[in-house]
Amino acid sequence: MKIIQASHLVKSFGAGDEKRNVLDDVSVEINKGEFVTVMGPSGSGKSTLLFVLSGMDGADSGKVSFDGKDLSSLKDNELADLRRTEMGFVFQKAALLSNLNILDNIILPSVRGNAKHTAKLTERAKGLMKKAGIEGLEERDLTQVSGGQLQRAGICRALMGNPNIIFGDEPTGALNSKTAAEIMDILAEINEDGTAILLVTHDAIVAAKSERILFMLDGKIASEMALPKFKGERLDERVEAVAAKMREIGI
Ligand SMILES: Nc1ncnc2c1ncn2[C@@H]1O[C@H](COP(=O)(O)OP(=O)(O)OP(=O)(O)O)[C@@H](O)[C@H]1O
Repeated sequence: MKIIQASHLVKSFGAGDEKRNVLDDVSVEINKGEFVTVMGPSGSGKSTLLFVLSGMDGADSGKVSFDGKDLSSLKDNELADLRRTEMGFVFQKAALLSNLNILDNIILPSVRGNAKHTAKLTERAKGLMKKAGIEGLEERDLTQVSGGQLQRAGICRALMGNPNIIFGDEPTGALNSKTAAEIMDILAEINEDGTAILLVTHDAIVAAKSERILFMLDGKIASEMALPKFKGERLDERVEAVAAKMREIGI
């Protein structure tokens, strides 16, 4: 069962001599509940792929099906609904609003058009905060919490709609290694509960915790690597295997 089926995606930026394909005939499938990471050098098209697969940006050609729905056939409001109800997004910086406290930041995207359910949403947000290890920080301003706590809040916000997939662009990129590992543990738990995860990362340790790594080079998926589901053991060996693969393909 696939959550994403994308075929022959092409996307270019620039014009004339400057024009280049940032996605150059990329086809990729993500299974329901799968944990996939995307690696590759800076500028190889990783973020662009994430944006196109999540419908945040369109491709010049090619097709993306999300749970069987062709994204290009959806109207803007249908696409927005799909993103709100089926997808969660986590970025390097949590991009929370500085004039709201942590709790309000988490529930805000869900409250829109749904104001009469605020009490229920607050309850859900508090449950997620507990799971993410930030209970008690509801009333704090953004300046009163750490970077790791902000990222946990960002994950809670992404989970509010109970998505079937989480897209992450370097969600641990701005964190120290201990906090990054804690955030990865939370994402692994979410994945255990059946949510697919697609993460862009430069970090071999992050990639080593996934089930499949897509290596991008110059707008193409140059190689893939499958790994057994990570159960918390042999991480060093997995990281070394990822590093060896990266050396082999010249990343
Ligand atoms: N909106 C845009 N307009 C013009 N060029 C763009 C745009 N977005 C991305 N690009 C270019 O497309 C290429 C791929 O960008 P992308 O962000 O997908 O790469 P990436 O692999 O995620 O890189 P990084 O690891 O540095 O984040 C880059 O050369 C970038 O400059």
